[in-house]
Amino acid sequence: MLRIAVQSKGRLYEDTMALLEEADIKLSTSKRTLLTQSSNFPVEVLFLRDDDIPQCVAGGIADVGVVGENEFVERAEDADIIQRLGFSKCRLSLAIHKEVDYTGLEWFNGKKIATSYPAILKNFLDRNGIKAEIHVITGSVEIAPGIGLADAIFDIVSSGSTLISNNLKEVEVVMKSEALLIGNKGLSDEKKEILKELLFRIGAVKAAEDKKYVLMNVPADKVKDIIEVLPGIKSPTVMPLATEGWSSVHTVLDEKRFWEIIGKLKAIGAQGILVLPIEKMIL
Ligand SMILES: Nc1ncnc2c1ncn2[C@@H]1O[C@H](COP(=O)(O)OP(=O)(O)OP(=O)(O)O)[C@@H](O)[C@H]1O
Ligand SMILES: O=P(O)(O)OC[C@H]1O[C@H](OP(=O)(O)OP(=O)(O)O)[C@H](O)[C@@H]1O
Ligand SMILES: [Mg+2]
Repeated sequence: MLRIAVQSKGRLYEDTMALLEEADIKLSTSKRTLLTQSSNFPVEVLFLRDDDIPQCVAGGIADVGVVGENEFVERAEDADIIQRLGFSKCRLSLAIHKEVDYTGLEWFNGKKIATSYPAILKNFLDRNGIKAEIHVITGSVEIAPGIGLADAIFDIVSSGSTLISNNLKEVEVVMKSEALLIGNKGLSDEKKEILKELLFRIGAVKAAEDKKYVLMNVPADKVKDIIEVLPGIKSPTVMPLATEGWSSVHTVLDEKRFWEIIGKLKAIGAQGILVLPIEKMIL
């Protein structure tokens, strides 16, 4: 049995549970459950505050865990990064009052900075030779300058709207962060085998994430032109239709290039284009 630590509620919870579900790992959860076993895969999920996940994985209370890179770096616990998961993307930045004239990093000399990430901030300030006072608060960091608690903040920024609504501006990006799958350094061979299967499934889900399955009808004499604009995984599938002179072409398209390619397909003469989501992809 592999034990996975997952944030009990908050920004990481939903995407982590969705990933496990897409990997066909069935879990029954209710609000008060703190530990739950899967009914169809040898894993159990332990629900924790995200702050506690690095320590639990490093200490072997959990075998693996999903945690923000910011939290993992801040805690400096001895665990391995197994995989970057690509969700909960954000950055840790320094921000100051929007009307202050920012002159560069030296501005922070002698200032007081409020943050929930003192270790990362201290490391950054030391590396840059800045002497500032660090004031630790665990939440509502953005309010600190407005109530006279600090001159600046160091916190998570994503869209930037929290900064704007608190009259702050981002002046330095210190690190980028995303959700990580971290693992204990001393996993048994048996647990490594389960982890390998879990990673295989996660890989298949991730590979399919930005892809679409596309089917279209094409006049037989245009099939060659159509194939030229299709960047499928291998070559597309071409099948004759019941109506003579027409073929059906099936392929996989990258979502990012989707509209550009569909436009070209239509111009060449493709009709009845169907676009389907792909659940999993094993390459
Ligand atoms: N606005 C955001 N956009 C994207 N990712 C974010 C955002 N805010 C936080 N995150 C990421 O999600 C993680 C969890 O954020 P959350 O706000 O749920 O933490 P928390 O309040 O410390 O939760 P907990 O109660 O578990 O301690 C953060 O450590 C960060 O990696
Ligand atoms: O740049 P933005 O898109 O505004 O996101 C940044 C905000 O998101 C997070 O807080 P969250 O909304 O999770 O609330 P919390 O402070 O209660 O954790 C983070 O602590 C920032 O305050
Ligand atoms: Mg937390």
